[in-house]
Amino acid sequence: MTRLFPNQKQHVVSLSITLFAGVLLTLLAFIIGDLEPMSAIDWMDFVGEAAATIMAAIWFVLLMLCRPRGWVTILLLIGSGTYWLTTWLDLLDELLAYPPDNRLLAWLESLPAPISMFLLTWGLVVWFSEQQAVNRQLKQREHFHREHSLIDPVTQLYSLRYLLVQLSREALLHDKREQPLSMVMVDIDGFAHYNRIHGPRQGDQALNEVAAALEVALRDTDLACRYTSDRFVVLLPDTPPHEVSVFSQLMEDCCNSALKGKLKVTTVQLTRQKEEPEQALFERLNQLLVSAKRSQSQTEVA
Ligand SMILES: Nc1nc2c(ncn2[C@@H]2O[C@H](COP(=O)(O)OP(=O)(O)OP(=O)(O)O)[C@@H](O)[C@H]2O)c(=O)[nH]1
Repeated sequence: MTRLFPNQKQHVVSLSITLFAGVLLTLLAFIIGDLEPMSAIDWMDFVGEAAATIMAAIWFVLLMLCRPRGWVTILLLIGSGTYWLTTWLDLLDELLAYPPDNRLLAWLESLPAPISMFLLTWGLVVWFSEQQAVNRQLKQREHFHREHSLIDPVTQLYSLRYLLVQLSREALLHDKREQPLSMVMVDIDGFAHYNRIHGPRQGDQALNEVAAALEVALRDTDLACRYTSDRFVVLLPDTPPHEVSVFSQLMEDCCNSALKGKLKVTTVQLTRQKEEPEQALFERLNQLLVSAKRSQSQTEVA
């Protein structure tokens, strides 16, 4: 069940409680009531009640699937879960005859219904205002990204400008909390030549293939940016040197397989030293790249 609702222990608990309550109420209904003879069942009513029960169950499951944890979700789940239980009792009422002097099940059928409706309505109203706040934030963020050209128009990766903002934030964390901060630089070899032979459109396509491959190789916490023309930088927070070399190799492999042999990339990586200025990081990466390319061409010549 945790696979269906990943990281949503709250949802699994709600579902278990509701099913448990459903089983208890069913047992109670069968203890108190007697099965109606087939001829006494109003089948039209039965089908109507069964459809209502199935729909209420679907609402309950959909709410669990689309809502994150939180008190609004609890409100919605209690509301829809209780509503489902009342529709279930309504359905059982079509099949069972209760003694006229026993009013317990009649109360259980009718009393929780308005309460569940009230909770559902309350939850939906708060969900609506919550969604409006999220929409406002998304709109602002989108506007900010457009206005400040934080997205590279060719690859749709973040631009150098955004990288600089994030880098200074991560550098602060690195200095304060001593979390290792690493970076990988990815450069396409012979891109100018490829561009000249195949034209800028094919060049753009290669850039996009590298960008897509980087996004595949990234973890949630990493950030890939287009640094300059055919050069990309990936920021890897909380990543020590031995891990960054593994990620760097993974990125290189992903990019090379995305480029399908028409081009190749070179990757270099570093881990920031405490209080190392941002400018120095880029200088170090660029120097590492120059050395890597030089030793590559020496190996090729040899
Ligand atoms: N198609 C395309 N080409 C671009 C873009 N931006 C820059 N370029 C070209 O990318 C090329 C980059 O050249 P270099 O930096 O010499 O790259 P290189 O040939 O791979 O050389 P090394 O990096 O030393 O291996 C130049 O020809 C630029 O005109 C772009 O957005 N699209």
